[in-house]
Amino acid sequence: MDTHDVSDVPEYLRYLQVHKRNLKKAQALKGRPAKSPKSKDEILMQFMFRQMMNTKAPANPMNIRSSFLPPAYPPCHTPFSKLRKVMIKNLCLETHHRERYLLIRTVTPADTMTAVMAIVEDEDRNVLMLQLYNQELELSNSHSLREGTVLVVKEPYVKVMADGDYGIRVDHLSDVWFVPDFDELVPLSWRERVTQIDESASSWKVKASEHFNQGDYRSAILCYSKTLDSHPSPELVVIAQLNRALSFLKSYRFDAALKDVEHVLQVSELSEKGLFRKAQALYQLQRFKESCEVHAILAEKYPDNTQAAHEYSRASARLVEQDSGKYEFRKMILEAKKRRPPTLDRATYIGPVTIKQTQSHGRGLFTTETVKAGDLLLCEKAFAHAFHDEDTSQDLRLLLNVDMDKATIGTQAELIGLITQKLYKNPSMIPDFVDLHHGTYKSEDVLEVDSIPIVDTFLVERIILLNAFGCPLSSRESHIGCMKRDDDTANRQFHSSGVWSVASYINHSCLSNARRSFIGDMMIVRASRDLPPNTEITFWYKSPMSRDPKEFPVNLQHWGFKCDCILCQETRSTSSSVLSNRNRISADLRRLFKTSRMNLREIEDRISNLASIYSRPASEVPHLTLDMPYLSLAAIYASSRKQEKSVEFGLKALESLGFVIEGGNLPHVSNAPLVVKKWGLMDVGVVGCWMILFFAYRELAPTLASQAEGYARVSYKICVGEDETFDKTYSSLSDRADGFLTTAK
Ligand SMILES: C[S@@+](CC[C@H](N)C(=O)[O-])C[C@H]1O[C@@H](n2cnc3c(N)ncnc32)[C@H](O)[C@@H]1O
Repeated sequence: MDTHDVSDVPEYLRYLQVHKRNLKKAQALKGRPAKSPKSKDEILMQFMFRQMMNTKAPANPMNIRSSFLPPAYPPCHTPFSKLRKVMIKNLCLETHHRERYLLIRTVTPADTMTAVMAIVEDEDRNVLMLQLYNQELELSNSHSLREGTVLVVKEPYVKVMADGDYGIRVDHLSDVWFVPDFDELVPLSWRERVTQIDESASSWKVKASEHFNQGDYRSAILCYSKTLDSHPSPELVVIAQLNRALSFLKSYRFDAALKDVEHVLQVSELSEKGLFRKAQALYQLQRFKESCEVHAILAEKYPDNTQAAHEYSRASARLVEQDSGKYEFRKMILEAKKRRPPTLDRATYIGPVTIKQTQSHGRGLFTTETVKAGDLLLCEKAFAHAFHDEDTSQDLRLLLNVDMDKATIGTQAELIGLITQKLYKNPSMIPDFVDLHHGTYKSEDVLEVDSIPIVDTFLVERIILLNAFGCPLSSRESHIGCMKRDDDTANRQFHSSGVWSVASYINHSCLSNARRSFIGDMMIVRASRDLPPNTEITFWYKSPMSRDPKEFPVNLQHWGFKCDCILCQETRSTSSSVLSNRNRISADLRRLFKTSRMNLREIEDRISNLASIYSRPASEVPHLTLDMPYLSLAAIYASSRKQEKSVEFGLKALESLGFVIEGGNLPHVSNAPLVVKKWGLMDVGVVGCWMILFFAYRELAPTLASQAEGYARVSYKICVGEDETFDKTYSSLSDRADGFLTTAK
């Protein structure tokens, strides 16, 4: 949804085809020995040279870094005790060596490109390239993949890489295990220390603290675990668990941190550190109510703990947001502008909605009570958000998926890494995440093996493909951009992307009744119409509002369905001659609006001609070719101060979008108010349209002016998520007919 899909762009399509051909050629080598024709020295030298030159991935049409997803394969589900060791010399190309494991160690430093790569050797000293995908964050610090790191790769898969060399490719996080120096699996000849180390619990604790102080939390956790396994005193158990909990918190493993502090609190109910770390873990798991409950105990028992008091107020603020949906939106916009990435410390609010089964398109989101246009349905924090800063020269990534014939530019590859890591580190989140729609992809229902969580990278990828949203830094910023450039907002494609789990249950309809907007990593969903209880909420996966008639009905093949809303039905049942007549007049109108000496008479004639081709009223089936021409006319008449005409065409623009409005026509004889009886499709131009009406009514029917402005505010709120910034974006002081402030930023 609004991601930059380039699967149909010829140059990328060709690139995808080249990859598929390479894959086919590589698969023809399946089963051949994975022994490289190059000597060990050559492989090492080539790797070091490449690292020195920092060579990028093969060039593609736009010189964007490309990542390539191989055909999906499952992670290893076999317990380690049942795997048998295999040596490099026995590996075969393009083969998943099921029920085998490889014991290797790195003999070069790591190089990070689209994967973390290093040359590895086995005990026979044979070498191969190793490529670890989705591990970047984990391995980006200097502690993790230094030379000499010992690893186990479960069920290794050797592939022929793009340059013809061979490499072990690991896509699933649980398929690689970083073996600590002290583990008995490490051959003696590979051990760093030959001297016997002191195996007492206290010496392990000393080692753990050293690692912790160096920021090497992975090693610290291993040594605290050794402390706990080495018959520690009861006091040392508590210390090791508290410290390990802190190391878990520092490495984003909140489930494990919580487990440790809960053990501590069983022994020492009022441990200050135990309570504090528990409150922190709960906060990070977004369990704000429980976090506040723990903070309340801390505040009572340790009133001098200022850090805890600060964290208590933070957790309380989240709880208010979570329960009430009250947010400081203006502050959030400022924060999103400043922070990189624009990750906001805010809670998710789930409004009057619930997930239910629909009759024909899986699960959907439904209202639980009556809501009004503009009401907040959701304000959701992203499960994961990958930001691309358009203002910097940060690399863009092209993700090629040969299974699905898909090519996307943006941050989807990064999103796969972020999500697999988050789930791997916090397995309590796996069940809800993997329940998201994943089409026909089948994965095994195994949550953990050897107490290690199993996350199927390809399942995550498929969920991202069908549920991720492309997003701007903020919808207000994108709204301003569209208004300034007079863009076609229908073709929005963003390079930043994210997954919002509850919003993922919202199905598509061209005749949608809700709209999403973004501030940083928060998605805001508001009703765009008045809705009775038990109504299915829908928004656009792709907007039907394109100015290009060929773009309608919208192509939703990516998600595997055709929309059957009344708009799409009407288009399908209309004869091709009528459709081409509509398109021809629309094209004429676009041309007429562009001429320097516009003939408004002629334009009006063409518009009525176009309107007459529709057989059903716009209140039933919106007339999507008419809103822009009407709106343009309204703005032109407003600029030449022909206010009656601007009201006439402003109202027609709204009516063509399906609005039913009472009390707006001129002359305004009665005292009847301006009422929207039925809301229509909410496009960006609707805000300006209401402002045109506001200006005109101010002169001709003053009692209606504030009502029109009120509708402009609600429309703005639906489009950008909030109305706190309305007055900084639209104003009666603007020199534009639609009140938009060209100085807005
Ligand atoms: C993001 S998910 C939406 C939630 C999904 N219905 C579920 O059960 O989890 C997208 C998928 O929902 C289905 N879907 C969404 N809108 C639809 C529509 N208007 N008609 C039919 N299927 C639709 C398609 O299968 C699509 O790939």
